[in-house]
Amino acid sequence: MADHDVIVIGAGFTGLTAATDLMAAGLDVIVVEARNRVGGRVESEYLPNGTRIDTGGQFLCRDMTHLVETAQRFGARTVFSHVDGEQSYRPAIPPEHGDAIWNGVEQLRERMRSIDLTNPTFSGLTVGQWIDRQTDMPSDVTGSFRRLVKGLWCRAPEDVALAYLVSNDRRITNIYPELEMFMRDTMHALADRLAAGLDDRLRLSAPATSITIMEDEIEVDVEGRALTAGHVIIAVPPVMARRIEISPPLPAELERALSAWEPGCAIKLQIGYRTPFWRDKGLSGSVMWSDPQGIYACDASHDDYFGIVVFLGGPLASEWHKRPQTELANFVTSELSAALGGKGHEPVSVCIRDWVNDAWSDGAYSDVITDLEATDAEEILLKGLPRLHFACSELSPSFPGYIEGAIVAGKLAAQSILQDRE
Ligand SMILES: Cc1cc2nc3c(=O)[nH]c(=O)nc-3n(C[C@H](O)[C@H](O)[C@H](O)COP(=O)(O)OP(=O)(O)OC[C@H]3O[C@@H](n4cnc5c(N)ncnc54)[C@H](O)[C@@H]3O)c2cc1C
Repeated sequence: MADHDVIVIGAGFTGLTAATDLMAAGLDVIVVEARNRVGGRVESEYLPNGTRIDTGGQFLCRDMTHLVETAQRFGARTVFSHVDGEQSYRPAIPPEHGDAIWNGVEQLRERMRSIDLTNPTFSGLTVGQWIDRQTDMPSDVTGSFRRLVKGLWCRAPEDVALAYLVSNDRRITNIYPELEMFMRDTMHALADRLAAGLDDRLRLSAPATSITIMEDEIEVDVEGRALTAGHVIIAVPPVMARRIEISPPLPAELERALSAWEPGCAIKLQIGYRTPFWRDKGLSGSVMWSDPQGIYACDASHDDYFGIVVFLGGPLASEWHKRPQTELANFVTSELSAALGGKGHEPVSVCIRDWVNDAWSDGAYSDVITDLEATDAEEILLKGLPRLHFACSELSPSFPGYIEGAIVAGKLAAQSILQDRE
């Protein structure tokens, strides 16, 4: 007889949601989390003045209905991002020119989303190779599309499988801007509230190192201690799932599906200022860079905190990962100074969170498929094995790579177990 009905490995939004739903259905659930906190790729830090800021996943929009519902359930207050004012560009270009490029990028993105993946012309291509073929598009549009891939999927287009990106992007269906809102008390506080409902069913600092599949139950080794359950949900990203030793070895197609992924590379900075000085000049605080590629900034102020959040993604993040953070802080604040005005280099706080090679996610914002042949990797992982389930934001049918996707993935994993037990 197994110790528990379900063991959930990982207390990110996927694992927390799955465990919450399974416990609500009356199952005996245990969640084991490697870090000493919940939230996974959603985490926070306190600034010296006591302001809590998100150093991982932060933003949401009204289209992300499961996340909005979760926030409402816990009474979490959302704040609309400040967007009034002019967009800034680095190097500087007239706003009309920037708008024209952006419209071209949207057209190209739509063209990519509508690719017929059964057409052999597109098989085995990287996103970079596909972009090279769009010779009818102006070079500043194709260049900016590359920049978008680096910034959003956090890898060079030359690494990313086209079939993956087409399928992934079709599931990102927001009408409202994806940075529309954030949580006043941080997204991480919402993860904490979700975790509070698990009570003593949550074990922190408890990494799962191996899994043994037996006839009627599955054993999970958590730092030398064996736990058993009827079902196990591996609620960690694919790159981390492949670090857990599984015996007997997974069927070859599952091994292959797990090794199709590589982590994204991202660094997030939160730069706090005494005043939102950019607004005095009619600027929104949003900055788009065409050089270097893979950096973006926006206003994330609320109440009496005035701050710009800066995202570095893809090769630029890998490059800065190797350099001292003081240099990165100087680079970013002098860029903000050039884009938004003189006071950009006079921050009152600088918080840098480097997710490259992170111990328990290996990267961010999401793993991406780089194996050009692995067109069915997600389907195979979602099928899993009897009683062994793979679930994470990456595998979500909606908003993969986002917190919304994690919640949906967690709900689906819980549903699949409940159906199985009927
Ligand atoms: C800097 C950054 C900015 C982002 N911005 C946004 C945003 O604004 N909006 C948005 O929607 N999304 C954003 N994202 C993405 C979003 O945070 C993720 O998609 C989502 O949180 C993933 O949730 P998950 O539960 O699937 O995975 P994770 O959050 O990675 O959770 C997996 C958990 O498993 C644990 N774990 C790993 N291995 C083991 C093991 N062997 N044993 C036990 N536990 C283990 C990990 O510690 C982790 O807690 C951002 C991410 C980052 C890092």
